[in-house]
Amino acid sequence: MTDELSPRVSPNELGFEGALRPASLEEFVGQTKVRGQLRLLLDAATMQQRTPDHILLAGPPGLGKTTLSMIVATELGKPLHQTSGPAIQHAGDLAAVLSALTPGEVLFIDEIHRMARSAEEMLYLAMEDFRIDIMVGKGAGATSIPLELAPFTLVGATTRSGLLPNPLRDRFGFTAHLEFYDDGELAQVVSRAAALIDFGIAAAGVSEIASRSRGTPRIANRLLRRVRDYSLVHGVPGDEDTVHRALSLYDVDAHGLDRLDREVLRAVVERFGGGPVGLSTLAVSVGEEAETIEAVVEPFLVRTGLLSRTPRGRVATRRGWEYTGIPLPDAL
Ligand SMILES: Nc1ncnc2c1ncn2[C@@H]1O[C@H](COP(=O)(O)OP(=O)(O)OP(=O)(O)O)[C@@H](O)[C@H]1O
Repeated sequence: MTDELSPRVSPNELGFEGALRPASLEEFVGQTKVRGQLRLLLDAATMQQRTPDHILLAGPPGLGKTTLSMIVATELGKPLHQTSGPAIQHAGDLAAVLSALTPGEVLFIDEIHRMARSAEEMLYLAMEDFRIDIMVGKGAGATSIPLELAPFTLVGATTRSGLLPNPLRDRFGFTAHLEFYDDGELAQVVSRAAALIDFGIAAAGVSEIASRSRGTPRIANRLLRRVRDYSLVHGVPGDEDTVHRALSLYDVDAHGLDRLDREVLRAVVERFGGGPVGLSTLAVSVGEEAETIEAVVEPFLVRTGLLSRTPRGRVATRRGWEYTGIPLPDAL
């Protein structure tokens, strides 16, 4: 997949992303329902002087989960401790994090579905009773020592909420499902970011970036950066023409599809007669990892109505055929 259109963050853009993060719920664009629900949750907790319920943020990468966790901490006026599922490979890793929390602190665990099983069990007790049992010794002489924790709010983020075990999911008082953004919302994201990086861009250019950003603020901000670079290097204004030129350099087409999206769609149509075709066969035929196809390419193609998922495999829709320009067989 072209780096430009990957919804995942690359290490060298962390500073840029940090600078563009909205700092309050009011500044956070879109997700109106989730924002309203979070506002109520946080205000009620503040009025009752208690920690809010634990919060689970579910949704594809780049839609604002990390940003929302930071906003929760800021709104509560408490520090934020950030970690991630892959960093918690043993119960001891989690015990070290939990025992260091101060009262009211917000603990953000990104990719919480990737945490070790042994740690998950420790987390159940911690979430429910603000307590953990630490095992000391081994075999017959092993004993468990209870440890009281400071009350905290857990914010878990996951791109795969279906992979979370039920006992863990049930312990979150509130689950927010983040949705892809529409073009109008993405245009707001782009305008806001352009003002922050002091880049003058015409309204038509803003809309053009928005419509190619696959419903994802992270991609919108990244495309904006590419356009800003192009404008700077070539000494041209941030108008629609500059946006076209900059984005065609990165192989992003007018629908926001990149090389890999197009290859996947063409493979389904050309090599498998429109499908159905299984995920792993499709991945091999385009030389890409099945996980990337499933997590990144497919959701976008399905959302734009070019591909559909059926129990027997992936199938190109009528629009998908039309997009490739290959004539649709009469039978379809
Ligand atoms: N609603 C929004 N309004 C304005 N900017 C946003 C919004 N959501 C996300 N962004 C911007 O998009 C970028 C990515 O957001 P963030 O890191 O919060 O995504 P994420 O869902 O946590 O991604 P991942 O799952 O990869 O960690 C950030 O720079 C953030 O400023």
